[in-house]
Amino acid sequence: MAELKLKDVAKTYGGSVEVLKNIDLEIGKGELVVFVGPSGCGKSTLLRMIAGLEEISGGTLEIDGQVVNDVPPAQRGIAMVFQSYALYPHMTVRDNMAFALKLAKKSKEEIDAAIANAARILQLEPYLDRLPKALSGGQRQRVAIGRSIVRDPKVYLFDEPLSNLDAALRVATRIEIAQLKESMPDSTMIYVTHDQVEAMTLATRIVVLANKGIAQVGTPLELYERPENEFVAQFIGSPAMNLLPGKVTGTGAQTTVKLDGGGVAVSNAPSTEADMGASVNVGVRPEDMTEVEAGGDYIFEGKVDFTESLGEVTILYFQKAGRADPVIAKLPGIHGDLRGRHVHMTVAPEKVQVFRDGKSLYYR
Ligand SMILES: Nc1ncnc2c1ncn2[C@@H]1O[C@H](COP(=O)(O)OP(=O)(O)OP(=O)(O)O)[C@@H](O)[C@H]1O
Repeated sequence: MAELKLKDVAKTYGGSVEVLKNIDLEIGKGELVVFVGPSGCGKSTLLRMIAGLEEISGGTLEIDGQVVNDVPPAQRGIAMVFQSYALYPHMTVRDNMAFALKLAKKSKEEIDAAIANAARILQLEPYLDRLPKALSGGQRQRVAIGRSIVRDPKVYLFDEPLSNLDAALRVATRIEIAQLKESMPDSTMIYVTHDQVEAMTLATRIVVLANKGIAQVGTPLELYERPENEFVAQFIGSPAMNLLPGKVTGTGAQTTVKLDGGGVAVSNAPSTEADMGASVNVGVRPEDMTEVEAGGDYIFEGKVDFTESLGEVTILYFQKAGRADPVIAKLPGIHGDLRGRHVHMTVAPEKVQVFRDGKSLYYR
């Protein structure tokens, strides 16, 4: 059974500013679902509605089979972990974690057992008697998570929990969150982030929010390999997927597209007679391109304008006839400065996407 069910959920601020509408989503027990989307798309708003910190303007929210639209936050069985740790500075780690349980008048035995369990899961046992100021940023974040764990909530909500940490600590804490999830397989977690790597590595499913609604829900690999629409195709992956305009010249189990300005792409996306001659965009990821010799099979060619060498990969920006924006390719390894070189690129048909009216041919 779904732990969390959102039906036709909407949010309007001040009676007129519509932020979200028609949100239908089911989240199963034990899932870690990540909300991503451009700034201002409503990720935090959706999370705060689930937490009960923001009123739901339309539709219903069910937790564990019960409609909770009007249930106060404290009674929803939900714990929220924010960006800022908000620990009590004058209390030890143990007392910070015990605070909510003492307020709830739990017995000393229950409190001790809950803290021992959380400290074990989060590896905080050596720090229980320290004050927050004597902890690193990552350890403080773990205490903040510990305060949620002791309450044994049905659902954990994380609002960009790593965004205050520096790059190295972010990576370490991300791995800790992944391990935390593994040590609590039945806990359901919802996680908001701007960071693609966090989304791809932590999520059992990703929800991409855009244009007031859900652009796609799927596993990280589904979103990467089979984006439903151009928005998701360009939002997931970095550098973004190239979109190359062209016309359909062959249909059936494979689709052939003659690209504007020259080149022919073949995709395993299926099409029908009705697609013949249609204007489409061919989508190819920078990392799926392979440079080939001139004269062999290639799908497009161009002249390199600029390169960026990142060590493990080299990014090529090249001009292709028929487009203003550069086409971007990502080649493994170090290639030096290729500026001025004429390149011929190929992409395997299973990696080539075709979008008609913004929708992938794979989803019809
Ligand atoms: N109290 C409010 N009154 C009016 N509009 C609001 C209010 N709170 C948020 N909004 C608007 O709702 C939209 C969604 O905001 P929200 O914070 O949920 O976005 P987000 O996706 O989390 O953004 P970010 O990634 O930048 O944190 C924004 O356009 C914001 O300006």
